[in-house]
Amino acid sequence: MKAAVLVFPGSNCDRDLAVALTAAGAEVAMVWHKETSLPEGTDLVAVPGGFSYGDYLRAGAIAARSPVIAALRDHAERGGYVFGVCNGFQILCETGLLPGTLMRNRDLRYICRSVTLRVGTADSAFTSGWRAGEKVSFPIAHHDGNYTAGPGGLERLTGEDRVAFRYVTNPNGSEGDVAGILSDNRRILGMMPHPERAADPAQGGTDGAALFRAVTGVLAEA
Ligand SMILES: NC(=O)CC[C@H](N)C(=O)O
Repeated sequence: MKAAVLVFPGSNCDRDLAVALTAAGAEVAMVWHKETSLPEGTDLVAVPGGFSYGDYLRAGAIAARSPVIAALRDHAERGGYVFGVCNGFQILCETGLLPGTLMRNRDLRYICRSVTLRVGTADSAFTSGWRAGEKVSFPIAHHDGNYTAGPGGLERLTGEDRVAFRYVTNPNGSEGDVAGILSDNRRILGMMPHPERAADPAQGGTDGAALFRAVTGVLAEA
């Protein structure tokens, strides 16, 4: 199964994501944002966390206009899998591949700590290793994690069972305690918490490994 990790100026979780994907059995290529195509046979595009373009304008807004985004869009439109973490989630919202916006945290502070999440749905390649309602613990590290889906958006996401993760204790004001969402075809996941920072015992937690195992397993069989 082949994964491409996009790298933007200011990405800082790209290596972590590559390590977690590799440990789960993926063959990983790093793809600089100036590229206009993805490696042949890419199954999954992973958009990493960090501070692309210093979060200027609005987190993810400038990266969403990078050359590689046209190739990402083509991949998604062909039904390809995409996974965005933190700044990657912000970028996916800014491209319109996922609905909604990530605004400044409710308390206007950067938050860096582990949080407990509830798995919202097991019905996706990413979350199929869990049962809905199960609790997992991942680190968060962001100042713009306050998700809003816009008018009627949360009702739609909830009604279509597209909330992938919810915060047990809401750290940032996110609407409906949303920590991660799926696209309407369930093949794109965006989430603010970092499963790649909880994927090895040396990181202090391994809950995230189940996500990488699940998605690489599904795609290896596809
Ligand atoms: N670790 C991350 O990707 C978080 C950075 C992000 N741009 C923010 O809201 O702070």
